[in-house]
Parts: sequence; C-alpha cells; structure tokens
Amino acid sequence: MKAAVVRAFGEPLVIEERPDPEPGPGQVRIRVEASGLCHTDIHAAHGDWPVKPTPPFVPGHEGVGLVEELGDGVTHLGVGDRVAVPWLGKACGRCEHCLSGWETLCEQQINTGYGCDGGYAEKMLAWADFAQPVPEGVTPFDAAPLTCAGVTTYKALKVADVRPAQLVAISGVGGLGHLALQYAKIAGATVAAIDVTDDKLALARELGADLVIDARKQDVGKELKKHGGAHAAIALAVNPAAFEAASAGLRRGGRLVMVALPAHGTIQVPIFDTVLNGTSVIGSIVGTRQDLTEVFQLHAAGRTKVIYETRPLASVNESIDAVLRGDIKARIVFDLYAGK
Ligand SMILES: NC(=O)c1ccc[n+]([C@@H]2O[C@H](COP(=O)([O-])OP(=O)(O)OC[C@H]3O[C@@H](n4cnc5c(N)ncnc54)[C@H](O)[C@@H]3O)[C@@H](O)[C@H]2O)c1
Ligand SMILES: [Zn+2]
Ligand SMILES: [Zn+2]
Repeated sequence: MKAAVVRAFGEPLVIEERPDPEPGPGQVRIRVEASGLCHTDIHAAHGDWPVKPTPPFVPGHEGVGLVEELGDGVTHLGVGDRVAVPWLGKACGRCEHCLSGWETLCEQQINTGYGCDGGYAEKMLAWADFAQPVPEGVTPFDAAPLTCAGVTTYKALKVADVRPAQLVAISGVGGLGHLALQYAKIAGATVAAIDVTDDKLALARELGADLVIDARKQDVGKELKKHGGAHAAIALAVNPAAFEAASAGLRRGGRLVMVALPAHGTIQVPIFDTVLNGTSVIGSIVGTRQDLTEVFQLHAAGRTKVIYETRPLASVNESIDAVLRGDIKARIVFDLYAGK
C-alpha cells in the first residue's frame, strides 16, 4: 500500500510503499477511500505542539473507507462496512472522563495520525470500538471532513451552550468554520462569520451567515458590539490575534470557545473586565463518538453541506502549502482511488 509519511518535522512528506498493516485484537483494517486534510495534520507534520508525534508517522484523522479485515474479537463490524476513523482513535473506557461522557479528555487516549498511523494511506488500522459507522446516504467525501471538522465544531457549539436568538461569532471560515457556521444556524443563532480571504467571506455568505466581517479591514470587536456583542465566539483561526479580536466582541456573560491550536501564542484575559462582564474562556477538543453519530445523522438528513475539493494523495505537499496560503475550498479531501 501507499502512504504519505512524515519522516522529519518541517520536511516534505514522502510517499512510501509499505506492507499492509495487520489488525491486532479489537482492530480492523480499512481500505481508505477518502481522507481529509485537517490543519491539525500540518501542526503534526511541523512538530508544532508541546507533545509531539514520533517520526516516521502517517498523519490523517479524517480517514473513511471500507472494512476489509477483522482482528480477533471484533463482532459488531463486518467486512465491507463503511467507517470513519476520527482523532479519538481509542480511549480507556474506565477513567472518570470516559465514564462521565467526556472520553475526549481521557488521559490514556491514542490519537489517530499522531500517536498511531492515520488516514494518509491506502490502508489503515482502527480500533473497532472507535471506528464510526458511516450511515447510508453519506458519501465518503462528505464523511471525511465531518469526522474532525464536523464533530469538533458541533461539539464546540454544544460547549458554547448556544441558544436560539443568540449572536454567535465564527472566527475563521475554513475547514472547521464552514461547518461551525451551519451548526450555529441549526441551533437557531444569528451568525457573524469572520475571515481574512475574499473566497471564505463569500462562502460564509453562501452558507447563510447573517453578518460577514472582514478582519483585514474591519475591527471585529467593534462590529460585533454594534449588534450588542456575541453571546459566544468560536475561535477557529490559527492566529492568536484572531482569538483576542473575537473575545473583544463578546457581550456581558459571553463565552469564548478556543478550538484552533496555533503553535505559539497566549491571549490576555483582563481580570477586571472578565469579572465585571462575567465572561468565560473555554477550551474544546474534538467530540465524542455520540457527537459524531449526531453529526452524521444531521448530514444524512440533508441539514449540512460539506464544501471540499478532491486531490490525489501524491499532491500532499502542494495541498499543505495551499491550505497555509488559504487558497482552497473549505477542505481538501484526498481521493485514495484517484488514478486507479
Ligand atoms: N480543538 C480541536 O479539537 C481541533 C480539531 C480540529 C482542528 N483544530 C485546529 O483548528 C484550527 C483550524 O483548523 P482548520 O482545518 O479549520 O484550518 P483552516 O486553515 O481550514 O481554516 C482556518 C481559517 O482561518 C482563517 N483566518 C486566518 N487568519 C484569520 C484571522 N485573523 N481572522 C479570521 N480568520 C482568519 C483562514 O482564512 C481560514 O479560512 C487548526 O489550528 C487546527 O489544528 C482543533
Ligand atoms: Zn482535525
Ligand atoms: Zn479514559
């Protein structure tokens, strides 16, 4: 099988021929059909974060494909089932977080494409209990971005506790943001979308944003305050200044939900204003298996639209550059059958 491999941080990925991986107990092997490029994969390949993966590794946590071999003990999946393999590759199932519905906080978790090989490959392994069945009517190319961009922003909107008639700011209308905007609309909110490229601002309008703010030309905080301030701001842009800008636009009692993970940066939380205004800052990391089930259900019911362009895996390095330039449709999805 072919796989795109990070051999050293910051170096171009290398397309390698590798033997098919053998599923261990509780695992399945998947023939990958589609695999999304999340900005997290770029952070992984650059070694951006304090806890680093160990090269060589195969990134990718939006892999979707068909089960082709079952490891010992796997009974609830069958050969030919379509599944998606999210960032939460495995959690312990026994700790206080797992037992209280917060498996995303499990300290024993293994992350796909980071702590084990991921979806930038023709074949991959997954722990069967965390391989999410993809319902009928959801194509592999739609399912791929939903597997991280979708579930992460769906969860962030839950964490933000968004209610109808509230104003929600979506900062960054990329892979995550274009879905966040739709979940905010589904929740009944008025949506302000913020970005710095013309294409993304146009996309935000197409997807039904009520207010579109160009952070290159407009003061984000002031624009949001003109509308009373945001009840919640979801920070999805890979830029600490964008976090501060969105935070400046919160109304009293408002919540800043931090989701993007720029390599460096801190934001200032002024004590006096935070206390007087009763604002909060909350981190949100991906979503649970149940969140992903709900994301797929919404999509199967025709309530969300995934915007993507497909490319062959061989284009992985150009594709990463295009994401960094902001020069893509909302998501790139690798087509693992391209050229077959
Ligand atoms: N917390 C989590 O669970 C989680 C999950 C997935 C991804 N992430 C992180 O979220 C971030 C976004 O991922 P993505 O795949 O959507 O990236 P992306 O590159 O597709 O989207 C980022 C968007 O932000 C816009 N942007 C850049 N500067 C801006 C600014 N100053 N103001 C407003 N918008 C601006 C870009 O134009 C782009 O549209 C990454 O850091 C990724 O690692 C976090
Ligand atoms: Zn991701
Ligand atoms: Zn656990």
